[in-house]
Amino acid sequence: MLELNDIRFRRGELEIGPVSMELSPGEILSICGKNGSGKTSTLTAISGYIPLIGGSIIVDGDNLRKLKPSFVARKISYVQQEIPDPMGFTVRDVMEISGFTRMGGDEEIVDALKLCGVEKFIDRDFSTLSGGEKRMVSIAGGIYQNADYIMMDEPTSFLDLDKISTLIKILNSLKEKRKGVLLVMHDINLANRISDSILLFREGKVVAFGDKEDVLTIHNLEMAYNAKFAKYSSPEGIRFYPVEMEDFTDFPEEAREGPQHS
Ligand SMILES: Nc1ncnc2c1ncn2[C@@H]1O[C@H](COP(=O)(O)OP(=O)(O)OP(=O)(O)O)[C@@H](O)[C@H]1O
Repeated sequence: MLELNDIRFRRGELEIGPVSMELSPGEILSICGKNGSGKTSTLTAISGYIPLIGGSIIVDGDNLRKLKPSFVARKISYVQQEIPDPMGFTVRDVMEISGFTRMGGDEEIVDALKLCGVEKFIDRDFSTLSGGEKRMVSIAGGIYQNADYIMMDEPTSFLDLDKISTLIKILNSLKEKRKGVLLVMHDINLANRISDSILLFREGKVVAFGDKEDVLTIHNLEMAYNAKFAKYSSPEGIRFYPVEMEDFTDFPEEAREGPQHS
């Protein structure tokens, strides 16, 4: 299990925390909240680049800060939002660098690229790929690293709608392999669809953490985003959206729940 126990840290002007959460093997947890609320910084703090001013990060019983970097790389991989763009490296080179702690074979590199639908680029110069192709190769690199827990910051950025279903397939395959998956997600409806649990931030503070059904409520979303929210039942399940009172009356009475129109 990956546990954050009341961690606190500073990012520029913002003091983030105390943040507590637990991520089990085979679970998908999404961090949601407004821009600048501390989502990416939390992943960066877990990865060790921001010093903690309080609390602890425990991975499978060990204090993460006391583990050797090569061991940490076997425990946690991190697919960052900003995709590094090394010049003169092929996709295969990028994959080998991602998995440097494990020395897997070429077959495993190809398997990870295939899962992400980008195996045909294996010998291409990474810097010549499109944003979405780079994103998929970065995710493949995180998978190839074969850590027990994988963190992905906004994995859907740069992706077309059809690639979102590839991403869902990838996440399901990670669940089947009993990996713990920690995501930063802007789209709360997609987070609701793909996650087991949610950590919801507002200005560096936790609004709610737990099973998605308990966290994704109109009350919590209004607290986190400082906006009116409504929810309605769609064929894909419950969907939430920020709403102006005028918009809200367009929805049929029985499908809506949220601010009452007087
Ligand atoms: N390297 C940095 N130095 C100083 N301040 C930073 C740094 N990185 C982030 N911040 C600040 O820390 C706060 C939290 O940023 P963070 O990137 O964690 O937010 P976020 O919730 O991931 O936002 P977004 O949804 O926009 O990606 C913001 O106010 C941001 O300006």
